[in-house]
Amino acid sequence: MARIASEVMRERLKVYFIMGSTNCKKQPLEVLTEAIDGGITLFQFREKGSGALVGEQKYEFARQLQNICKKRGIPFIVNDDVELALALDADGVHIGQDDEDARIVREKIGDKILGVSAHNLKEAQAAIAAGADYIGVGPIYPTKSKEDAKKAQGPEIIRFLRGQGVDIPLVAIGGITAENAGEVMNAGADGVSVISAIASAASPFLAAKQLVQTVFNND
Ligand SMILES: Cc1ncc(COP(=O)(O)OP(=O)(O)O)c(N)n1
Ligand SMILES: Cc1ncsc1CCOP(=O)(O)O
Ligand SMILES: [Mg+2]
Repeated sequence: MARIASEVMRERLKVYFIMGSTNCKKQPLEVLTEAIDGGITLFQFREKGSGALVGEQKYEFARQLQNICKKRGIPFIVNDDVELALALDADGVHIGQDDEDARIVREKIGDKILGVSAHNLKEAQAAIAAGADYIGVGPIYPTKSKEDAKKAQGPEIIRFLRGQGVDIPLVAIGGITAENAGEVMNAGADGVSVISAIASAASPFLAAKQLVQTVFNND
């Protein structure tokens, strides 16, 4: 297996849904199925926060979500937990600045997809040097889905990074909805990454579909 080509990565990042059991209003397997029906292009399993599953229960839940993704051809990325990603033979891992070092994670996961969070130019350049396949930049807008989120920087951070020559696949995250996704794409993002816009929606199917329409019509 070779590393993912950056043009393929860019397509996959378009509507990147992130979810764990604590984010969902409905049954999580149903939420993921609806989101896929609505057209999401990538999925990240992020099981954290108060009440999150651990151990065997976390593994079993992840496996069920992964099976849904596999059947529908949606790559399955694991947040933070590199050992879980390896145990499941997931498609990739997403890590942040407070997680395991990106260079070490790259060594551990071989050619699997590696996503790294960046909040500024220095972190973005370090992520690229460490072998990231994409960077996640945010929060762009205020978010209630991450307890320790940094201050929102607005779409300007994306425009700034692009202006500085950062051309790696880049996904924006934090407070993104169908209403503001257009301005995030216009700032230079390859895609948008969301938790609550889909996981907390009365209809995850319709919420995903709206995001998909906005992002793809912006091309
Ligand atoms: C696509 C994407 N971008 C950023 C993050 C945030 O990662 P991190 O900073 O490690 O925070 P946690 O998600 O682990 O709380 C992400 N998960 N996905
Ligand atoms: C994981 C993460 N990293 C930065 S903001 C955020 C939470 C995004 O969730 P939401 O889409 O509900 O704002
Ligand atoms: Mg993390």
